[in-house]
Amino acid sequence: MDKKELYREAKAAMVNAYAPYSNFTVGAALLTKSGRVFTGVNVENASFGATICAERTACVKAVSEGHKDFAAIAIASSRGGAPMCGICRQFLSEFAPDLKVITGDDEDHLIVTELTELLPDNFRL
Ligand SMILES: O=c1ccn([C@H]2C[C@H](O)[C@@H](CO)O2)c(=O)[nH]1
Repeated sequence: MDKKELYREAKAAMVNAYAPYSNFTVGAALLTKSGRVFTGVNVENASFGATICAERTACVKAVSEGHKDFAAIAIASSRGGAPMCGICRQFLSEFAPDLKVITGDDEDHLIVTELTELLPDNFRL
């Protein structure tokens, strides 16, 4: 699966985002090293702090089904590219500090970075 395909999966997932408070919908597609894709969306809550981001939704789905080796994540949002919030950077670095992060306004203008660049000094126990 190439970066465009993964981004398309993230974008397609966005339709299920639940974002009545921000109206900012996000879709994520997390690729495992074995080639499986887990998608996720942001799920907001009237108690705003209870909101979960698309990236963590995808990660929690994957880990719950026994997948913890991740190669890449693609992120799409209703405003185009989304750089991934700090909580999600830390959350994903638990499993894949060298994760590739793909985002952009459309599939022909994708930006690929690494989580090590986005979060150079992750917290570990
Ligand atoms: O990386 C991010 C940043 C924000 N959001 C969601 C959370 C909330 O529903 C909305 C506005 O912050 O966007 C994500 O899903 N991923």
